Amino acid sequence: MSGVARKQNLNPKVRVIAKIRGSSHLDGLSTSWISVHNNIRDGIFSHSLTFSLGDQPVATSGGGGGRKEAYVVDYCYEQNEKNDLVFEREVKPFINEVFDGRNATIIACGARGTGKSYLFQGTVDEPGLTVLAVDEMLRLAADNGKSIAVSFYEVDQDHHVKDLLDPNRQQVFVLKDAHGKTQLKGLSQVSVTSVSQFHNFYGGGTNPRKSIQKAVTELPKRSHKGLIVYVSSHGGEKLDVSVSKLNFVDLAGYQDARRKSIDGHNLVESTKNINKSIHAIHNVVYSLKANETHVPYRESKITTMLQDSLGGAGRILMVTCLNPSFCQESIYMVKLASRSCQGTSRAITDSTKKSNSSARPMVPSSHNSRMLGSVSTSVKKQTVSRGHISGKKAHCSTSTLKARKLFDESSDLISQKPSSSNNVPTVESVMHEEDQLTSNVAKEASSLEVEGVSLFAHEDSNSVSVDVSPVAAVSSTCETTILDKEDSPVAAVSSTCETTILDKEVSPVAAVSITCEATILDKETSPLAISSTCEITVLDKTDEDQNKTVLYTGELSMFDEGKKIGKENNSSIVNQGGSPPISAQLQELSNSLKLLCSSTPSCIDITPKNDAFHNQTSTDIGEPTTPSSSMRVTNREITSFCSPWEKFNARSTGIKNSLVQDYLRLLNTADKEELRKLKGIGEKRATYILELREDCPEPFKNLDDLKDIGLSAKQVKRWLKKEVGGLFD
Ligand SMILES: Nc1ncnc2c1ncn2[C@@H]1O[C@H](COP(=O)(O)OP(=O)(O)OP(=O)(O)O)[C@@H](O)[C@H]1O
Repeated sequence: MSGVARKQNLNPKVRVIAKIRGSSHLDGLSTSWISVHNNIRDGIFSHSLTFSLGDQPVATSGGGGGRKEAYVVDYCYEQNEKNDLVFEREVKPFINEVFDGRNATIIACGARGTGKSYLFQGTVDEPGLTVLAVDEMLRLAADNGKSIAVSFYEVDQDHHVKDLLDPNRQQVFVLKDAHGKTQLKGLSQVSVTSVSQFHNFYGGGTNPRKSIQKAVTELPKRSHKGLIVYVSSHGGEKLDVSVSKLNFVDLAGYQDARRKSIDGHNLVESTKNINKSIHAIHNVVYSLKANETHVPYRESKITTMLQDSLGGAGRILMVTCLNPSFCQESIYMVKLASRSCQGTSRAITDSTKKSNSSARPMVPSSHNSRMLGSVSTSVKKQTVSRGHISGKKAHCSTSTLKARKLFDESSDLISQKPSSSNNVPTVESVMHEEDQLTSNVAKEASSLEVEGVSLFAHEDSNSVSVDVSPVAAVSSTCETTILDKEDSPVAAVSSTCETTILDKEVSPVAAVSITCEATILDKETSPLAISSTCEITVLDKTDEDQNKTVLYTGELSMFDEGKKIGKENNSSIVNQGGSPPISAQLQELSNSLKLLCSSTPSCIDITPKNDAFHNQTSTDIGEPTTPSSSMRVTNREITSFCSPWEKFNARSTGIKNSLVQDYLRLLNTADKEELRKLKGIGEKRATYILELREDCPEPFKNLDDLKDIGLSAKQVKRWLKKEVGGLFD
């Protein structure tokens, strides 16, 4: 296997492995989509995983484009390898360490239904790792005069910890004692003297299996489950001195946050919280494996709880469970595992090339998320087919990004949305810039995210003037969502920025359009909602910069849904970080919009109406006193500037996009009969599409996803073109 990049100073106490879920003879699922290869490099053995469908490699990342990427883990157990083998090889050595006084932690992670619980709990015929471990520990305890006790807890999507052994004692508190040691206040410990007794706790009354099934049927409630097995040198009932612990953590299944459950529930919020903690635990494992000085334990409740066991001399085994049939989320989990395993953010490829998207940290530094309740960012799509991006854009690359907090929703989305196969290096500068902008938005979140909008607008208004001609087509979207439940008066902030640059050779009109959107909702039942939108469109009919036309629109809305806005101006609106009141932030927004107009190149024509907009929204916005139930300041200019040709061109682009969306929707929802009516889709492919949809209800999010079924975006575009042509026949 070429191109295996492994750091030599990796921490050997952290082990990252994969396990492909076994299957009953009933489901008969085969793992032919995952290939496992042996690597030996510098005397270190590892496995690398590649994914393919038939003879088609599955595009696994933004820069992949059909290139086969291999993901390295320390070991991968295949479908037919049973729990007892994993126990003997991986867990037993840990038990000896625990009896020597060290802590150890075994974490099972993976997409939903990948066998995490089966691995830990097993069945009567095939006991799981926990049962085998307790059995072995009881034996050793008897030999060594030690005693065993257990705790069993769950951490739910709202970060509440519950004691599963004592349902009456509801909440467990995670505290630090004077020595900085983690205390789980309210968590019961129960002495265990036999495996059957353990079964009573773990598989009996408060049957975790039942709770897991309950969680599945009662979506969207999901949780992580943890078992702590204590080895104590004190016998009897009083087990107050725990010598050492063996932790088993069965993480909730990773799931694409954009999915809807079968019953139509929107899973975004609950799933995001769960996913966030899954990312947090990978961040911790990554940091420990890479011997980093700072380990971000405090990024989630579960990592805070486990800090004592994960840090110091503690041993860690992370098992990534994989689906035996195609599952996009499993690929994503392998990527995370591989990064944690290698202690580097780089993915490797068969061709020794590094993937653009994987070779860079994807998410801004972790302090943002500490500042806020939750931050998620995503770079949705970027395509550059020719040319370069201006120096203004390039200067942003690499600058503020650090290799911390590698795993977050953004990397998730990148993995789910492979970009064009013909990426050129400049894509990265766009992505970096998007990240940086997003990062800036996040950093400034406590001082209200409207700033992010103005920031974005400034950056792009600068680069617009130089970018028009050499660029064939750039389209980028960045999304920021900031949710803060505790520390800030702002409940939800979401901002969207979009940039589209089209080359004049593709169409006679070069067009740049930038859209920024920010929405801020107040914490308590949204008594105040502010939304702002600004749009910039540059149309270039000729090569001459002078002939560019800029259309600029800004929109700012405040809605008061019943409560007195005056209340929003008092100190309660200032968060702990000391962010300015909304009025000041609105003023900042309006100033920014004004600045945006005034910084627009002189060749750009701004209509008097925009000035009117300034007059209404600029610095004279005072404290937002007694607005009407809807105060709205709007300025829209686009249509008056468009020539008939420009209008026609814009309209046809819109039609093309919506046709593509309809086509993807059809693939995501149609039944077999309907699918077969589509060109290129026969019985086999239709069946396969339905199978994909079982694993992931919306497998096709953009045309690049068609690679998964062996179709190319080009092919489909050609068919759609024919369809449209046919409408005029
Ligand atoms: N090795 C195996 N052999 C046979 N069946 C298995 C095996 N592993 C898992 N299964 C079956 O696959 C299904 C899903 O397994 P399990 O509930 O353990 O997944 P999970 O990853 O814990 O799911 P979730 O994320 O939803 O909690 C179950 O029906 C289980 O019995």
